[in-house]
Amino acid sequence: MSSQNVLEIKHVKKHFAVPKGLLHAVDDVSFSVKKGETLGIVGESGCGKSTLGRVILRLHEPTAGNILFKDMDITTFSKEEMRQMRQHMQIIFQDPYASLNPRLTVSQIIEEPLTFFKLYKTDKERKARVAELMDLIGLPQRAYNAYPHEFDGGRRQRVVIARALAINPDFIVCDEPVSALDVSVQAQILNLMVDLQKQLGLTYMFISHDLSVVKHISNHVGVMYLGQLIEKASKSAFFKRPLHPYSMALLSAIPSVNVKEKKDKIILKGEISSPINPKPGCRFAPRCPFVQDACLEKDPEFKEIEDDHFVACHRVEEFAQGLLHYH
Ligand SMILES: Nc1ncnc2c1ncn2[C@@H]1O[C@H](COP(=O)(O)OP(=O)(O)OP(=O)(O)O)[C@@H](O)[C@H]1O
Repeated sequence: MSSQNVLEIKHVKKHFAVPKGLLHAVDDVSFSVKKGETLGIVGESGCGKSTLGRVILRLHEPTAGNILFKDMDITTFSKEEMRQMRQHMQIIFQDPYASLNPRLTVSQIIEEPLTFFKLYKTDKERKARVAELMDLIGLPQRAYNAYPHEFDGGRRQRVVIARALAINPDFIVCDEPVSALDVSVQAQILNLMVDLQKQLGLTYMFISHDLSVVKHISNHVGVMYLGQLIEKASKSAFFKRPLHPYSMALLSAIPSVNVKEKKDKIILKGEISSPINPKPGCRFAPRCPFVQDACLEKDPEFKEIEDDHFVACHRVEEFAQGLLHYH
């Protein structure tokens, strides 16, 4: 058993029945995350990032596949067992305005999960834990009795983080936690999350459509395209040498500070396929300039092409050997 893995998911699918057929929101995704890592998941809107995050916590039931949390297959857990499990796995959503109850004060919000999981015997112990958490996330004690609407987005997101951390989870799915915030506040929240990770030994799966944010916070990067994970690698390998043509296009779109490294932005032509009843073959094929017959016939295997570098592309060996390039 690979007990270093906090999370391991195997061939996970989530299909939604829609009027025109089956929408493959997550389609055969496998990966693992080790303790203390941050796996950043990037991809365009609608590629299945949020659905994947929710399926991992079983907020959506997976259509197929296995989800192992610390080597326990949680897909077999009952609803009650899963509720208890959420003490160890938490999720933080994008919109701190929507995810906080406006009728509760900040301290009541942070206290709620402590009461739910009955973690402290006395009122005094619980209150002391709330004070400790407010300190941890940098909120002054005088904010105790404030209501969320009195706070700006950054402070609200701090409250959301404190609430998620209250019960000492090991693993947190962070679903676009800074996307609704001003850029200056984004960096503060990201830095806070990194500090907390170091202090508390947390493991994150960090979902974002913004590759610069993922670059800032992650040590591993996964790219999704139309429900599938098409590349996963360490951050350094990914940013140095992406091996999937879609990842290359994504990377070319982030501005480089280094003028010498300046690359041309790759403009992808062609239509994004529909996630409803997808045809066999690579989902990226209709937009891929390197497409061949095999790409239209068969799903590419998601395979380890170099140590810890996984890619789903029929032509990955040619990319790895430097035989194929854009432009
Ligand atoms: N409850 C649902 N019923 C039907 N289809 C759904 C449902 N939830 C999501 N989808 C579809 O699943 C696909 C993936 O959506 P998802 O929200 O996971 O993508 P995303 O990458 O997180 O996008 P965004 O960044 O815009 O949130 C989309 O086509 C979406 O329309």
